[in-house]
Amino acid sequence: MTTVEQAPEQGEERWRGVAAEDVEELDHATGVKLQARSRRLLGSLLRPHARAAVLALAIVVLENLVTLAGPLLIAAAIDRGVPAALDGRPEVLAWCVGGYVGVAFSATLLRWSFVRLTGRIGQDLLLDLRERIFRHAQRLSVSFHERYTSGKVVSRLTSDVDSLQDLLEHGLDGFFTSMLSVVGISIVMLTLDPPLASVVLFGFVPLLLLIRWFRRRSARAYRGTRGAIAKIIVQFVETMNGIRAVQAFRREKRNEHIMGEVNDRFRDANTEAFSVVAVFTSLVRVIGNVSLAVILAWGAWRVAQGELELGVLAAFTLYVRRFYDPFDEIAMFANSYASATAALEKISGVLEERPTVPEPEDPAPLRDVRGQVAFDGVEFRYTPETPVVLPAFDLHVPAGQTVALVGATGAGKSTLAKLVARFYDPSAGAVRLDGIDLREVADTDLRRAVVMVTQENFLFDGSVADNISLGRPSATREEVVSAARAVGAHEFISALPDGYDTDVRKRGGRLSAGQRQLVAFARAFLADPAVLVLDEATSSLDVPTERLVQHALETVLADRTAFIIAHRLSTVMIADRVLVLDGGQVVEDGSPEELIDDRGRFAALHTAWRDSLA
Ligand SMILES: Nc1ncnc2c1ncn2[C@@H]1O[C@H](COP(=O)(O)OP(=O)(O)OP(=O)(O)O)[C@@H](O)[C@H]1O
Repeated sequence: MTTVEQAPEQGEERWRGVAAEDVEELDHATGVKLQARSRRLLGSLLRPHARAAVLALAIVVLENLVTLAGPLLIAAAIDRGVPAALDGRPEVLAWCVGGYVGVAFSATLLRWSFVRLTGRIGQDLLLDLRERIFRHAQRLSVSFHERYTSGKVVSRLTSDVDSLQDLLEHGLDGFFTSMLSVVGISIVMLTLDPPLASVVLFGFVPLLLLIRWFRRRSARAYRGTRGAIAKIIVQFVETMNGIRAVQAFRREKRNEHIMGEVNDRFRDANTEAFSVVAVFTSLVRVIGNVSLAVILAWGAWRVAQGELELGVLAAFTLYVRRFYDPFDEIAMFANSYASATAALEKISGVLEERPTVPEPEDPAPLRDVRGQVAFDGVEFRYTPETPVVLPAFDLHVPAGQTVALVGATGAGKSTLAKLVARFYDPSAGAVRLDGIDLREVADTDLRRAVVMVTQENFLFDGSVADNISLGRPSATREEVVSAARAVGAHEFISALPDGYDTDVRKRGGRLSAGQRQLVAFARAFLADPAVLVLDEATSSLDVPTERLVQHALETVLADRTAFIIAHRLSTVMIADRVLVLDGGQVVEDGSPEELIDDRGRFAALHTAWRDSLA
């Protein structure tokens, strides 16, 4: 499959993956599809915990049944226990009190086990989700990350997972307890006194309408909050990642302005969500208080008529309170539910994204790689919307050849290099290694055979040795040291405070540009790939370091095929072959000496380079 073939089909597929993420108003059909997708994700997360979840449900049902018995025991104590005690038979009252204590104790025990169990399920589920997001995001193709930015991935992994956590930890518990108590209380009230119960149940009609209104409004508000918090995180991560440029170009004020705007949007979206809760909870109170007033008035009148026992009226007033109180809880649940579904919608979008450079299902075996690379009729564009970068590219590079890529900026050098390392797949044609289409090569084989050293010489937090052994994680310390020796990095590493165990700090901040390059070369040397793709750093080095790096480069290039995006004359001159690119096409191809004799573009470039050094 190719990048272009992978593009979403127009129309019905437009909601797939992260496509609908920033759409403010979703059409109904898309909304339904996204909800179904979120439910599928939640279902797959819950499935391994199905038994525990059923047990938790059983516990919460039992707890509610037990709690319901409380007011009934009070009613029995007032109507039966007290008169019996006055008659000299205190045991009835003692039974009621004893029963009440028993109920309270069991309810506590059940609550304890429920919270423990749901806490465990919730944490396991969140762990699983965080792992899935990280694993998946890490495997998604470079082209996805170029579009999506790291800030968004961070917000999926943090704030979106947090809102699901909030739902699992507080929302679900509150919701189940509340629903059960509403249902349970309705049944008890109907059994105790149907006429009074019907007053409460009548209040249900406006309540249901209110709930419907609330759900719709809060879902919309929370979709807004998820989008807004993601923007805050994106802004934050990007500012901090580019902090040097931010300070160098005095971009602080502008960034503060942008941050202020997205922050305002987040506050507004949240304020809207809370104002919906405010309206909802107050109206529920009004309905509850009106019902209570009617019950008190009508109930008292019926007690006076001798139609109703006083204890029943007392129990009823307690039940009515308990009946309406959970609606606050339900409102909070609906809020966390809306927030969590909006989060799930976004997370499931990322999880649904398929790599644009997928692993082959049935990979071709790649053994004893020689390192012959071929571009056969390759056409390439980054996205279906952007122009073609390589229109029709054919190139055959025999094993062991060092190819220097030169050309003006935007000529397509990096693109060519990225295709060799399969960061992208061609839109048409094929890139082959030893005659095998890269799309048929298993990822691990490919990464072993082709290594790319980028300009940034990315070093990870950790020791120098860790960073070198990234090239071959199974390497021993001796092998790491001998790789460093081979590229001439051993001397400076040994001079560091802790030698090979020195922490390079964030992104290798402790090392100089030249040192970082040498570590990157040692890493590539240790990896010993058949094909090396190297984007030479543009930053200029001082003369001794440059010499050191040049020498290291020759060592690294020996006995393997190499593509170098060359920025230094000295590098180009050690190449076997120079390709001059222009507009995604090879305009000159030959050894450096031949091209200089040809007096073409390379010759001019060579003269300019030489003059700049003079
Ligand atoms: N991720 C991308 N998405 C879309 N277009 C891109 C992307 N990367 C590069 N391009 C475009 O592809 C063309 C070739 O870019 P490429 O980076 O290969 O040039 P280059 O020769 O390596 O340039 P430089 O010397 O400046 O690094 C340019 O027109 C560029 O705008």
